[in-house]
Amino acid sequence: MAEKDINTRRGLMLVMSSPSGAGKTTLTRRLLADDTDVVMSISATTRPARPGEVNGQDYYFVSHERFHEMIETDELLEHAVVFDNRYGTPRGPVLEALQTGKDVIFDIDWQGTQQLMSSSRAIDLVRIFILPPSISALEKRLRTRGQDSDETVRKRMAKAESEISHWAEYDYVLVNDNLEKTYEDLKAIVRAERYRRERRPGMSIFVRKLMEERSKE
Ligand SMILES: Nc1nc2c(ncn2[C@@H]2O[C@H](COP(=O)(O)OP(=O)(O)O)[C@@H](O)[C@H]2O)c(=O)[nH]1
Ligand SMILES: Nc1ncnc2c1ncn2[C@@H]1O[C@H](COP(=O)(O)OP(=O)(O)O)[C@@H](O)[C@H]1O
Repeated sequence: MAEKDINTRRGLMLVMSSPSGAGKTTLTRRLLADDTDVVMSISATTRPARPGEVNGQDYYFVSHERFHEMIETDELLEHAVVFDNRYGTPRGPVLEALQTGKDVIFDIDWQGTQQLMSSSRAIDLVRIFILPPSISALEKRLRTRGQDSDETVRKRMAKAESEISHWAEYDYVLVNDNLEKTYEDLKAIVRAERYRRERRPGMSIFVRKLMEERSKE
């Protein structure tokens, strides 16, 4: 049997959540750069772009009116309010990517994760939670990222505790102290999850052929 058939598998929905500043974006970008089988789900948001952020690449930056329209026309797979802004996952690109066997990575909060759990096939989801090594490290990271005002940093820190309280709703928890180690752990999770039996429809055909071969001996 051709290699391709054995290796055919369903795409993963890789969900990454963390308190703001723990390192989701950094880890996600690295994985996307290294692994061509992974594509990003680009969210729509009403939050203004930060310096350096590109529309259509980091987010689709949309008006409140357009966001409302996206909800009304059922264009979003999930949506939530975070830090006074609206965020949502456009449905079309995700379904398209999964159908072509790509893994899709989502940088979404716990509310979105819960919605994906009920609206998608639970078996497709791999939920990963990123924790900072300490609260002081989290604050330092938010400040050194240097893209948010003091007030925004304060808001994000105030929200950290409630985000962290959802850690037990995830399949994997990584403490992002050493970035290299965390990234290696993330890659190991993705690699192992791709081998799960439920995600490998081609395998049953392969095994049947193995058995047929055996019975011919
Ligand atoms: N539910 C949901 N949350 C999202 C979505 N996009 C981003 N978020 C979450 O919104 C929060 C704020 O994101 P952002 O403003 O980019 O700041 P960040 O925390 O520094 O990444 C983060 O917890 C993201 O995971 C989305 O499409 N849906
Ligand atoms: N392990 C780490 N050690 C030190 N700094 C880190 C680590 N991981 C990420 N950072 C830095 O922390 C800041 C916040 O990371 P980011 O990926 O933007 O977090 P999030 O997407 O979770 O808000 C960035 O400046 C990033 O370079």
